[in-house]
Amino acid sequence: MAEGEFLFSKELDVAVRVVHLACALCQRVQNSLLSTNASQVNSKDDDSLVTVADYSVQAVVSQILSESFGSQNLSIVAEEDAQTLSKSDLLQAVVNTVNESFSEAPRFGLKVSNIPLSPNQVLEAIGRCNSSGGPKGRHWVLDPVDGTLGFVRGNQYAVALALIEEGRVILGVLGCPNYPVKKGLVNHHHQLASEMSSASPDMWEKGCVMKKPLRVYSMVKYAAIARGDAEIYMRFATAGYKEKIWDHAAGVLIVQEAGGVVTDAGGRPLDFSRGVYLEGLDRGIIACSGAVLHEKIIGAVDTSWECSLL
Ligand SMILES: Nc1ncnc2c1ncn2[C@@H]1O[C@H](COP(=O)(O)OS(=O)(=O)O)[C@@H](OP(=O)(O)O)[C@H]1O
Ligand SMILES: [Mg+2]
Ligand SMILES: [Mg+2]
Ligand SMILES: [Mg+2]
Repeated sequence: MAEGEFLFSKELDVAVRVVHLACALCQRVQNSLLSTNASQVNSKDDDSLVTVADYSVQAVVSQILSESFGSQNLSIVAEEDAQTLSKSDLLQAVVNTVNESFSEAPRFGLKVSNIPLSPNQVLEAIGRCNSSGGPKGRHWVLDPVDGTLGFVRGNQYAVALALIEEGRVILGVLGCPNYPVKKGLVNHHHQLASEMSSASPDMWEKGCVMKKPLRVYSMVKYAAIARGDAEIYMRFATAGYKEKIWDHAAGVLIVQEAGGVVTDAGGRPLDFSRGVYLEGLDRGIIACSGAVLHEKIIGAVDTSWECSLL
């Protein structure tokens, strides 16, 4: 999905294809993770999880973007770090997974030369994504696996790729391999609503049933709003945690293009122009399916915030 589709049609085409390829890779790794005891998961310094899929997707996307747009002026901001992988027991599995993925790239309309990549070349591809973004020029933003915890548990996760130009997100692709195609099935909570819609208007125009909260890992939360499976996503991180741009760029654009509104709790747009972090965020993030609802939620958050500080 892109604003100015004509200007960025090549970028959009490559982004969609590479996210498809990455999703196929993730599905294979998730299946093998759930069916074998082989260790494919590590903990990082911050105690969060990282898997063969996180590293492999970052290498694949980096390599394909380099081949498509040249590595010279390519800037990629992404989550994973090559140095950590170089010291990990996951390296060989990552190299195998990356090369396996490249061998099926033509099926996704993508070309990769000089394969298979050696371990050093894989590390180089991952390490190339060490840009810190900023207000000038073009930056690709990648979260290779968002919601790694959900991924490891066989649950929801997303591959998120966005393009920022002059500080604005202009393109976002969100691959959600476990998201049900059939509307509503993401948490089965729509069953009641669909039963109600076949009843007479008298039955359903009055009163309301408060829906159960939708509990999903990762940026799939933004996808659920864009798809009409949820209306509100509020995210207030624990004190001291700074939100990173790759956790939001693609999802925010997709919600906006579906007619939703995403701001911080002060009603200001998220600022993707200040490096790796969403600097200046007022309290937290509020994503809504529409403008009227958004305005009411901002008001309600303000009111309850003031009360809670009394
Ligand atoms: N303390 C804290 N507070 C808020 N957010 C944090 C925190 N720590 C990590 N992260 C980032 O959140 C990403 C996953 O978000 P979710 O809310 O979907 O969490 S989870 O998937 O249920 O674990 C997760 O993204 P991935 O690492 O890509 O899974 C993290 O970047
Ligand atoms: Mg992570
Ligand atoms: Mg993430
Ligand atoms: Mg991630």
